[in-house]
Amino acid sequence: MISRDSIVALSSGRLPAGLAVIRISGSKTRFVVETIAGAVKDRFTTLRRLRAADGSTIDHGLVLFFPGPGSFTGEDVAEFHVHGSRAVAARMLETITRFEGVRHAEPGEFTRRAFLNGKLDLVETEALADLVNAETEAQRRFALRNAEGAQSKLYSSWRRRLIHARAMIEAEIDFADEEDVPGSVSDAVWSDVAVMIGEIERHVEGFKAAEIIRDGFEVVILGAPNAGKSSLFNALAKREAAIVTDEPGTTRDLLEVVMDLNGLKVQIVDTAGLREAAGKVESIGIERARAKAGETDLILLLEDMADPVPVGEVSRGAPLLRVGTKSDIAGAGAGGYDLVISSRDGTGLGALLDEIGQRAAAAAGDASEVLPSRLRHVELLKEASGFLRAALAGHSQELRAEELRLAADRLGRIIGAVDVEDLLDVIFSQFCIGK
Ligand SMILES: Nc1nc2c(ncn2[C@@H]2O[C@H](COP(=O)(O)OP(=O)(O)OP(=O)(O)O)[C@@H](O)[C@H]2O)c(=O)[nH]1
Ligand SMILES: [K+]
Ligand SMILES: [Mg+2]
Repeated sequence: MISRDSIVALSSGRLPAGLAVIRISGSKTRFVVETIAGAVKDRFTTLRRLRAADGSTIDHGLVLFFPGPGSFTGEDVAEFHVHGSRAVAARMLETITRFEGVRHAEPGEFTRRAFLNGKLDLVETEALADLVNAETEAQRRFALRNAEGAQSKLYSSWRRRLIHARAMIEAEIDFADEEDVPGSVSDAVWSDVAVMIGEIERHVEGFKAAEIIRDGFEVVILGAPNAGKSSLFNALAKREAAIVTDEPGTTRDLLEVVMDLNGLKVQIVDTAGLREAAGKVESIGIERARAKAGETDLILLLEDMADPVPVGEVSRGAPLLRVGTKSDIAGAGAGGYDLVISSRDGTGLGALLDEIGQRAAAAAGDASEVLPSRLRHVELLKEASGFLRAALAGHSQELRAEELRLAADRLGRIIGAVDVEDLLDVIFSQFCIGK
């Protein structure tokens, strides 16, 4: 249920700042605006003196009024843009919450009202949260596309196809003697269901790319002690993030820095040097390094070209780049490396970053593709395709129709719009049964 209260909150960030935006939503909004700022024209910005309850001036600021339902929440919404001090924001909030029926908003409550009023579906709500949290260009583009409805459109179109398919099958079962019902439509229906299974399962595979965009592309630096791992790590981080000494076994824990590479989030992980005879702490570090390497997106296997030490097998499937280090003292001519670098004089670091950037971009996939953005979506999509597979394999038309219903229900759950009326609408609109 939507609470009848009007809600108010500081919608902009940490204060002090240039401006603070105070947003209010609900039936009291117009009264609050008119009392504090005087009457304003809908959807126009107006500069006004803003009055406290005692008539004194709180601040001068911009006022915007959006009448519902054509607003973000679907209710009357207003914004006050005031000077961004803690004192001004506090006095505004205090003044507004003094109105009867107006209270501070709960976290996410504006968006919740937008969802409950049908302004956004569940996937769009999630995408909006992603957009607010986006740090990289790829995250921004991905979230924006879904906030604009790309994912929702896809799921809705699959769901419509299934509702249609089920209506066809049900019609065959229930009204087979009616002349307006096309006979033997089921072949077309089942071949479309087979196509849709392929589409859904391909889409689910795209979750890996979505995870790269959302959570980042991970690169683990591995190699023997003193191979120059931490020196490279620091060079990429552009700061002394890891301790570097000439002592083998300096790094023990996993260390991580996050970078933005051509608009993609990339995590670089430094690890303990791999060797057999090591102390207790170092052995644990080496175990962690190996475990990390087992589940990463790219391994950089470093080797000191001046003093190569074999480390044995390190990759269990993750792509691997062989990187020769310390080219400043090893000189040219060393072979068998994908890339040669010197963290000391910077040789090869640009090429290495290019290579990582290209691999990250390839893993994040084609920017125009619609991808599932949550594990929740993937789980429901897998359930849906499971029901569709069962429907294809089934014998009884009744049970097969039920599997179609379950699959459509799962798609409806993703967008948060399960509605039984749909089915009847489709049946009666397509076949003139009531004639
Ligand atoms: N000449 C030269 N020396 C380097 C270079 N990179 C690292 N070193 C030196 O090699 C030694 C080991 O460097 P680290 O970066 O600590 O090596 P590591 O692989 O992290 O070592 P562990 O953490 O002990 O496994 C230090 O003395 C560095 O100064 C390089 O590009 N050129
Ligand atoms: K070292
Ligand atoms: Mg190190």
